[in-house]
Amino acid sequence: QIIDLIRIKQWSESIPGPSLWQFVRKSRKIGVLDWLKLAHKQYGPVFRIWMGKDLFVFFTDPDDIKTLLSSTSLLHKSSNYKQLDSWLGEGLLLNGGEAWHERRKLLTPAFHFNILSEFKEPMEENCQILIERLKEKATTGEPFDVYPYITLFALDVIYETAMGLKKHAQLESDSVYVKAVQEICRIYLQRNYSILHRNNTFFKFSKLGREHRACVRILHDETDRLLKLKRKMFEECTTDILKTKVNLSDDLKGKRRLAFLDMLLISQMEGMPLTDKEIREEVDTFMFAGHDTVSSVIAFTIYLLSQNANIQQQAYEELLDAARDGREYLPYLEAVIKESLRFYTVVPFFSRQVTEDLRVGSIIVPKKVNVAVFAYMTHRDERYYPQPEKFDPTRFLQNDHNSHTHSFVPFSAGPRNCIGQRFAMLELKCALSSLLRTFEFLPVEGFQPILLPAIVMKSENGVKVRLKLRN
Ligand code: HEM
Repeated sequence: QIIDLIRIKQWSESIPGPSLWQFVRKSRKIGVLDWLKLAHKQYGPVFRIWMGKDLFVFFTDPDDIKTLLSSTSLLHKSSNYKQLDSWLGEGLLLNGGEAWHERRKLLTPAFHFNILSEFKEPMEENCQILIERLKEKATTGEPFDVYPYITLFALDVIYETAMGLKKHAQLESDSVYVKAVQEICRIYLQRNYSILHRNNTFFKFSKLGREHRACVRILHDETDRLLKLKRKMFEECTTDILKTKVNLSDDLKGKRRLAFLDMLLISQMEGMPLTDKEIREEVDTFMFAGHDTVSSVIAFTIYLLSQNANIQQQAYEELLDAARDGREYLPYLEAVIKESLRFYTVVPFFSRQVTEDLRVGSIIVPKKVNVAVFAYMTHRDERYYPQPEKFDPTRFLQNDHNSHTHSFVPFSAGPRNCIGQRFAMLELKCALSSLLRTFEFLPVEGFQPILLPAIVMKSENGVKVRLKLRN
């Protein structure tokens, strides 16, 4: 291990980057995202950061991103993901190698194109609840933070579609679950940039460590409760199915929608060696990955539309035209969503651990180094996005626009891309079109989100808008 460390330390000197102390001091002062942006400006498209004993090399050039994300040998997540272990265990997001591959194969049919449209109804139903809750805000027209409303909506959607149960978090006054997820993300961010807290023993006995354990307990208790309930319902119902000798696997092939949890329970009943713990890890992973990301995108898109009245109007008019012509295809709204995913890349960076020496461009990255895709900056590459700080959905409408296969990677790409990408796009279109049809989003004077890359990008000061009910 020491020899590896010395070897990596020597190699790291060939890559530009700050010292650990410079990084910690400056990122504390200006925030991690701004610091990374500055580092990109100062050191160029490839730069390195030491986080404790772990070396991270950040890449932003689409050619390099293509090499990294297409690689079939780069399937293990980087060391910093380990901090999520006690919560998400060996679920799909954190798992690596052959175990990951088996799970991915098992879970992919749950997001098959053919059954996606079946998710629309629960998405629309939950959106109606959201609209009713927001109408209250529209009557006063006062500025408010829209994010908490959206996140409960997204939680209800993932509960119902992935778990096959209704949660109605939107109708509860306060969701303990959502709060615990947000706390864990905050702790993760704080821990990642604190030399002391990166040490497991120190973290374990620190206040932050205790807070972390309390959050994990809340989240695991909720999943256990849900699993117990689901298993009971499921056993009652599958005994009937089994009696009629229907082949359960047929259902998996898309004859009717099965919540993803149903698939896991069926696999277990049909002899797939998934333990209860493994099922819980997948449930936790999907609950987190499926609601936290979508919440941020919807909230940021509402904010961006509130700031860009012309774009909002155009998206609204497209909805009216589509309703008149009875068509579902909404190219402008889709472009708005893509531009929002570019502008506020909600997973701003994600990383892997190199397990065998890897050539990326002219660099050979040695094994045990962590490589990070800094998608937020790739999405600001002026060669592909002129005036990158301008919110301009037409970029995604022009067929001739100067693009690169890997200049737009909000969902990652390649074998470890986002399994829920199509599901997310459906939910985004469904929610944003319903909200746009009902409300006009108005700006709040002087408000600007302060970006916080807490695994998923959030806004430290909320996402403030005003609403006006449309006629
Ligand atoms: C706009 C919303 C979303 C965005 C921007 C997004 C983005 C991403 C990104 C960038 C990754 C790769 C992370 C990494 O390599 O560390 C990822 C992975 C993943 N996402 Fe999403 N995601 C979204 C929605 C969803 C939804 C709705 C679900 C589930 C229903 C989901 C489930 C997952 C899972 C399970 C993985 C791990 C896949 C694997 O490693 O095989 N995501 N997502």
